[in-house]
Amino acid sequence: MDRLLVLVRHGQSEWNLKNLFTGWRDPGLTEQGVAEAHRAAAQLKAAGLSFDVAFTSALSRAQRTLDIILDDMGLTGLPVIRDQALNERDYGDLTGLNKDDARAKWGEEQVHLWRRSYDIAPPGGESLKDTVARTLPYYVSEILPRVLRGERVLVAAHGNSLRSIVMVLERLGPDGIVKRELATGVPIVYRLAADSTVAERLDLAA
Ligand SMILES: O=C(O)[C@@H](CO)OP(=O)(O)O
Repeated sequence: MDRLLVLVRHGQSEWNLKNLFTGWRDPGLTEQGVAEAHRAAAQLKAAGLSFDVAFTSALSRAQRTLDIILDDMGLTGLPVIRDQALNERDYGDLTGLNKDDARAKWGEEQVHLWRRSYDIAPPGGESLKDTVARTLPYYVSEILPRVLRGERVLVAAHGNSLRSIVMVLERLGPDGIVKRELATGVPIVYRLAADSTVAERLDLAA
């Protein structure tokens, strides 16, 4: 039995390129983002992988990344489950602001705390802990059972929603997970053991 789980962060978005806090806003992929999605598909194919079901968020940058990957892999008919539980962390009042402008206004340290502390939420938004509180139950109830049944599962989502899942898979604590950066469009491949722990992790080259 395979128990394959692949996580991929969407390709570069228009707002990643403009260095804006994005959260639940819905910009599209840049040309580079599209290219990253094609490259992810090529890497997955080269690794000999295929899928039975895919999950994504309610945001178009993740959905488009998934569509490109499935198209390129010849998997267009694959069942796709979209859920806002997998959305990016809500950046609240920071949404749409330039990250450098925010540093100039509130200081490097405060902005770093909002972006990369575990439990300090940006004003009006979600901390990583808050994001974990909605993403992890979804992983446990909807995604994991399929993996354990032997379905090969692909998840295309966001930096912070995927961090929530990586935290559990890689047994990282609050300090470890905030240091784990996920590159856009680079698949992380896990094979799970029957007890849902990671038996093997394979990083496809960036
Ligand atoms: O702006 C965002 O929504 C996220 C991901 O791009 O940013 P950060 O890496 O600062 O959490």
